[in-house]
Amino acid sequence: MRPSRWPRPLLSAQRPLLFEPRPSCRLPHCRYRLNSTAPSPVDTQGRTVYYEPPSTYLGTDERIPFDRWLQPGLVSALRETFPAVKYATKTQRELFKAVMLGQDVMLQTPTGSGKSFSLMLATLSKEPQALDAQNITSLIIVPHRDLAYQYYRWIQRIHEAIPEIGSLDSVAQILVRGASVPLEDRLRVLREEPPHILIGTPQALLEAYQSSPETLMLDRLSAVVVDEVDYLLEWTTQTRDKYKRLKAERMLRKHPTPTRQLLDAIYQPVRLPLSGKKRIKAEKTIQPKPPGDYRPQLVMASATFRATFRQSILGGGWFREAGGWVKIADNLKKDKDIHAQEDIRAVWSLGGTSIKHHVLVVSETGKVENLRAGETTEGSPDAKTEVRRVDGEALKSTVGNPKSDAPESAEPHQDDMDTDPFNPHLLEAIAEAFALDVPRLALLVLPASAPVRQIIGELRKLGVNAQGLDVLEEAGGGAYLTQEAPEEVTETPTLFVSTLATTRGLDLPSLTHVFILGLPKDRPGDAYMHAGGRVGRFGRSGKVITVIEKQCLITTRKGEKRWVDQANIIRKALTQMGIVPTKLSHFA
Ligand SMILES: Nc1ncnc2c1ncn2[C@@H]1O[C@H](COP(=O)(O)OP(=O)(O)OP(=O)(O)O)[C@@H](O)[C@H]1O
Repeated sequence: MRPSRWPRPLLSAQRPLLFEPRPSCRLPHCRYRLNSTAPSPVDTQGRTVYYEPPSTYLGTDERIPFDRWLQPGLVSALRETFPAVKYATKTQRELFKAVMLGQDVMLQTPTGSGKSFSLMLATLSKEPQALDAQNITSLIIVPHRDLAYQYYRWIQRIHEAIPEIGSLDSVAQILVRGASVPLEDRLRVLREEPPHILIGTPQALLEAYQSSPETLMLDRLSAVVVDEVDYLLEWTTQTRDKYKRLKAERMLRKHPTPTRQLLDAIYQPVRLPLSGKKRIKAEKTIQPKPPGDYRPQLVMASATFRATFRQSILGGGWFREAGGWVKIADNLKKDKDIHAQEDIRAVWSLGGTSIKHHVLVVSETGKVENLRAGETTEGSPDAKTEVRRVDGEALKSTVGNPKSDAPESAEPHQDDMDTDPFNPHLLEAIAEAFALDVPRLALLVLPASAPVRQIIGELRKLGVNAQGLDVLEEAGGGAYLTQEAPEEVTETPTLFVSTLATTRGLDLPSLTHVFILGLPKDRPGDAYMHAGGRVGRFGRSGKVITVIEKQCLITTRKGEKRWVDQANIIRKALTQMGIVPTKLSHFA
């Protein structure tokens, strides 16, 4: 492991690393000189751009010590292994306190503000139910394998400083699908040495539970943590249409996701029939669980933990009754007082003191232009009209209607809006922006269904050092999980390629750029925040560059072909998030 060279001096005294001149663009057809930029380290809004955290950044104005709520041994190991982590943030302090007091928690702070890190510390500090028992103390459920390994790597690093607490297997183990060790062998290790913390993906945990319920000892857990919860639990949106809502709730009950099944197995909630006479009868007969009944503490976390989602999951029956759980968030308003439009503002979900946002619009002929706020794109006679039939007849759409109440309607609802990831012009635009702007490490987030390997191949043909993101491999990202400061601008920067499903929650501190290819279909605002949130972590800055096709042909669920003006859709989505895209130099 490379020794950390962070914190580094404040960048204002010198040119930011990002803007180091580089000899030439590696793309054969590229017409730009790389060293022609030399922009100031101040962004368009006059804020200083930090590509490494300023040494003064603590995440809080207060100097909050870690040792008030965490175990002293852990605090000294933290000091030794993460010297940059000096003080806790206010929300971290609240979380530690709640976990140690055994309260249920809903945690929402922006991306990169230290949620997962503090959950790791809190669970390490959490005591088991019975001190002499051989139990798993905490279960951490995460959406994908790489996030499980990130938790594991953090714990491994801390464990190196305090090996006397026991073997690493007794401190933490991982249960994910597709691991090289077969499930049976993983279960055997779990039985022989139950870890203090078990980290796993819902599918793998459910498989393990179904094949050997006694191994997981779900009834003896002290705490259950669900990270990136709004990705793992589906929910019903607030709709005035009672029948639609009931239908959606029935579907949830009929087809529960693995996370829902696990939570049901742990908490065994009493669920009343959804409606009708049976419900009225059940309401009269079912007794609430006695207050003394044991249940593990439940912590759910996400940067996009919307008020509507919180309200919906309270109906899941996993949380303690009102008053038994706490909300820890920057927005401490009561959920009922949070307006939908306020809830989707980037300020509540997207971290970073100074992330810059750019949108590159690529025409059919390959012309690349910056999208500028407040402009209607050429060929779109009416900014309110985003969807046009192939025959040219304009259709009014309520996409991104800022007057609408529901947060979901603030985001484009399209039928099947697929950006063609193989569109050579899009890939060329990414390759060009990458070659011109990225000093060492960037991430490309593809639509969920995109063939990652083929796109890596295409990008390599364009001269980009593209790699699949796989933190199990050092070269695939593993080395970057704990690398807090890069040494220098490299001659061959790396572009990791992944999809949103496998990047949520990941912390690659030296990442400076995120490229997003196309608009995600499902809740694009949240997807944008999670993809963009891979930069600007804990005081750092970064750039989010979205690359879209100017006009995109979609197939609706009814099978009709329609042209979609993606530029207007993304402009409105950004406006509602409170994000102002700025010009990326080098492009018109
Ligand atoms: N108190 C602290 N002081 C300094 N650095 C911290 C502190 N807490 C966390 N960090 C660092 O901040 C970075 C981001 O942490 P983490 O991944 O936990 O954020 P997050 O809020 O979970 O992000 P996301 O919402 O994207 O999952 C990590 O590199 C971590 O080491």
